[in-house]
Formats: sequence, C-alpha cells, structure tokens
Amino acid sequence: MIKLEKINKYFQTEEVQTQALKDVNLHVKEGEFIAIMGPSGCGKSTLLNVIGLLESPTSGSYQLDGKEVADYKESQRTNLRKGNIGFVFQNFHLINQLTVSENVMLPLAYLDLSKTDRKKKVEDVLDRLKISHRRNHYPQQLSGGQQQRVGICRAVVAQPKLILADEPTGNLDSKNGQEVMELLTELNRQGATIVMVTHSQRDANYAHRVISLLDGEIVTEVENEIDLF
Ligand SMILES: Nc1ncnc2c1ncn2[C@@H]1O[C@H](COP(=O)(O)OP(=O)(O)OP(=O)(O)O)[C@@H](O)[C@H]1O
Repeated sequence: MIKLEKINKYFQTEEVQTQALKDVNLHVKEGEFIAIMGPSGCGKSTLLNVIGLLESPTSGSYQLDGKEVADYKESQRTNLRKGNIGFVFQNFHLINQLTVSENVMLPLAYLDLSKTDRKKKVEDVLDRLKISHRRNHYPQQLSGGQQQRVGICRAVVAQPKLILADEPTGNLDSKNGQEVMELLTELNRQGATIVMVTHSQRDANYAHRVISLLDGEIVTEVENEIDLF
C-alpha cells in the first residue's frame, strides 16, 4: 500500500538547512499496523506528514496504492487525502464551537453524499465507538479520553483505508490511553492500515512492526509477535 524509496526531506530556514529524513525506505502492506519511534526531532512527524500527503518529500519515490505521488502538487495531494486517509492527533484537534456530531461530520463535507447518508454514517460511527450518548456535547464538555474517541470517529467516518496517528495517547492517562489503543487495534482488525508515531513502548507493543528513527534515518525495524486470536 505504501512504498517509500530513498525519501529525503530538507527544511530550509533563513540560517540553516535541516535534513529531517535521510534515504528512508519503508514498505507498509495493506492491513499492517506500524509504530514509528525515536527521540524528539528525529523526523517522526515529518515521516507521518509525508505518508499522509501533508508534505511532499524533497526527493525520492512514494507510491501509494501503486500510484507515484511524490511529485503531486498541493491540490492533488488534498484531493487524494479526502476519504482515503484519516488522521488522529495528540491534541485531538476538535473544533470547540461544533458539537461531537458536527465535528465527526466534517470529513464527509468533501464527499459526494446526501445529507441523510452523512447523518447515518456519523450515527453509525458514534454508535460503533460508543460515544453516541455525547453526540450533542461540545468537546470541552468531554474528558480527554472521550475527546480522543471523537477524534478517532472523525478519522474513520469516511472509511479510509489508511489511518495515521501522531502520538494518539500522548495527552491521556494510562487507562484512557489503553482504551484508545484497543480501539485502534480493533479498527486494524477490521481492515484499516495504521501508521502510528509514539513515544510509548507500551503503545508500540500493539503494532505488528516497530520502526525506529534516529537523525532522520531508519535504524531498526522489529517485528512484534502479536497474538491475533
Ligand atoms: N517546518 C519546518 N521548518 C524547519 N524545520 C523543521 C520543520 N519541521 C520540522 N523541522 C525540523 O526537522 C527535524 C525533524 O522534525 P520532526 O517534527 O519530524 O521530529 P519528531 O521526531 O516528530 O519530533 P518530536 O518527537 O519532538 O515531535 C527537526 O530537526 C525539526 O526542527
């Protein structure tokens, strides 16, 4: 599904040039669950942003579902993201002025669906992730764990094949963090491919494979032994 070959990413500011990714090669198969780890500043978020078509690499090849997308312009990347990639963020990124239902409906605004179909999809995902009793609440009326549950609803409502999560449990206590990881595992079992950045070894244990980055380079790749049954 994801094939990165010799991906390099440079950031240029007035004084310095930083190489955030160095010759990164990474293949992710459909249905895999990958964790990306490494110290602060090693390039984890940059890698996730490249995979999620939020940024383009400076050089290298990126094939997504067999299509070369490394040179896509911003408008092409935006179009491809819609409905295909769901994002989960550490700070949830919910809009405080919108209710839970309205937040979850946002990614559907760009898809060609009737209002009834949109409402049904939102209701289905709120039910499935057990947060429908809070549908008319505003984000600040919810606990952190509930907010992340809503964040995950929004990431999956358009049924994307790929879910990208940047430290999804970073702002949660361990009980809520574990619930979020169980939710991601369940979505993965239902077929979603997941790439997750994490600082937590415990969270990384849920993944099939753990990639470690150091100074923009992949230094180790470890397969986890996961009991699938
Ligand atoms: N927009 C940008 N402009 C300039 N430099 C950047 C930019 N984004 C990232 N960098 C630099 O690229 C390197 C990698 O950053 P990145 O955010 O990917 O690291 P990270 O591993 O996700 O860090 P953290 O764990 O602290 O979030 C860092 O040196 C950072 O300063």
